[in-house]
Amino acid sequence: MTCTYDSHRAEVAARLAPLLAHVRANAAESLHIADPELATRVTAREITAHLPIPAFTNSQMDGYAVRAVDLAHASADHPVTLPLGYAAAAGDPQLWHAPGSATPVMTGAPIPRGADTVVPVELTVGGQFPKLMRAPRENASIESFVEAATGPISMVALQAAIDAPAELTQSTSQPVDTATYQALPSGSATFHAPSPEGRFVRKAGEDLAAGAVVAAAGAALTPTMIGALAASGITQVPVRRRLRVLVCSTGDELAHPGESHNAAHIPDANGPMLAALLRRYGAEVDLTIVPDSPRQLADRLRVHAGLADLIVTMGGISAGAFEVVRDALEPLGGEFHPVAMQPGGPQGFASITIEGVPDTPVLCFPGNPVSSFLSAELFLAPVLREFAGLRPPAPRTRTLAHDVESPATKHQVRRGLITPEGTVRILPPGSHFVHDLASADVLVHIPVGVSEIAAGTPVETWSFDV
Ligand SMILES: Nc1nc2c(c(=O)[nH]1)N[C@H]1C(S)=C(S)[C@@H](COP(=O)(O)OP(=O)(O)OC[C@H]3O[C@@H](n4cnc5c(N)ncnc54)[C@H](O)[C@@H]3O)O[C@H]1N2
Ligand code: MOO
Repeated sequence: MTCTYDSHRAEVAARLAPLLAHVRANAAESLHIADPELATRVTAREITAHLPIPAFTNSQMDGYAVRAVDLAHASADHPVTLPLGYAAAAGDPQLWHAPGSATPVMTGAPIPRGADTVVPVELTVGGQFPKLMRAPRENASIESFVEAATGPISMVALQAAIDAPAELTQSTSQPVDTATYQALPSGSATFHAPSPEGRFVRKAGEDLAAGAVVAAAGAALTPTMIGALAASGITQVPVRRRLRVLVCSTGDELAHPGESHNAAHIPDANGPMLAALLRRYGAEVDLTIVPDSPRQLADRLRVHAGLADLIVTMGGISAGAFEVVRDALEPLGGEFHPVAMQPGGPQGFASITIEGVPDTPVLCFPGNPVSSFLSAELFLAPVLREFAGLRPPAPRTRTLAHDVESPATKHQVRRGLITPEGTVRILPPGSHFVHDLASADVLVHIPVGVSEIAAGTPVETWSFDV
């Protein structure tokens, strides 16, 4: 029975569904957030934020944190000058803010308690910071800080300010008292406009609240998703393990890489090509080459069945007298049928059963290199992409640079080059043109029933340069 391109694609997905469900349900690993592997994985379950994003309320600008009320009447004619508090940079602990003062804050520094708006430094008179005094860090002693200070410092007021910031900020309606002024470094900033409450203040959790979902189950760990997870305080990421695929090239004509070969031998092109493709889609791949011996092939597949989730064979399935894959797998229940497509016409399925492990599905692809590649790209890759949380490719419409003919009984998948004018030039159809495949930019599907397409006709082109 001949299948259609669409029905075969659906059947591959249906046959692999139980395997994917099993791996989804059973096989989670944990990777560190900085692990280079992470970017090729998918979350194993929903992940919620440990920290809010932003982690704390902080300044969006280098400038002065103030109370909006203190600048409510500032104007060009009536500028308001406020004494400076200690300066805070990103990484400093949160400071207290004395009402009626201006606290220099750098981008990313915590908004000091009691301040509610930030004025960028360039919007103040003079446009630049004067010499600032940075607040003592948690690990710096008050004494060393005082030694470095130039302004009049009251040790008692400074210590009180550091020990009891809440008390100071709660009295926001109170004028600055003498002791507090004594604790402030010297200097002032002059403002000529009001600054509305909340301006240039990045609120804790305004991007994402703590406990909220950062990543759904099955989400691709894209660079941006890794960034969001890191920002939300996640250090270990639960990920699905990779699908393990055995890629098996078959044929007496195949030489192992590096092996000397006689005139009848060819290098194994399909194995490395499919391994590279499937790895791009997140699979862990083992390669093997088996000669045209059905017994050896059956033995090899049984050995790997416990280790691999999926086996892909190439070659040995068409109408020849010595079809190793057919001969090995038909006795084990393998089914082989033609698909009305070109390349990729001969296709097969099998399943290897060994005790104690779930059955291992086998996809049997034809041996011609373009046929093997397109079988993997068009039938297996959609399933792997979905498992890896990757987006399916989207087509782009371009016009044909020339007339194209196609057998009306077959769904043809042609390789195309994009011309400098943006049209598409179709390459020859032969399924042995592996170099043409490597130089192609796009695939063009010509469905069953179409035997000719005229130059200038718009066609869908599919990028496959994964
Ligand atoms: N009488 C018929 N002959 C063929 C038919 C048909 O319908 N009737 N179909 C043709 C089509 S279409 C294809 S595709 C091939 C598929 O044949 P197999 O899957 O049995 O593949 P092989 O015969 O083993 O190999 C085909 C071709 O590809 C080369 N090959 C195989 N493996 C590799 C590899 N790993 N690296 C590089 N090249 C490889 C192999 O040497 C052959 O030249 O059958 C047609 N014949
Ligand atoms: O259909 Mo075969 O896969 O052309 O070469």
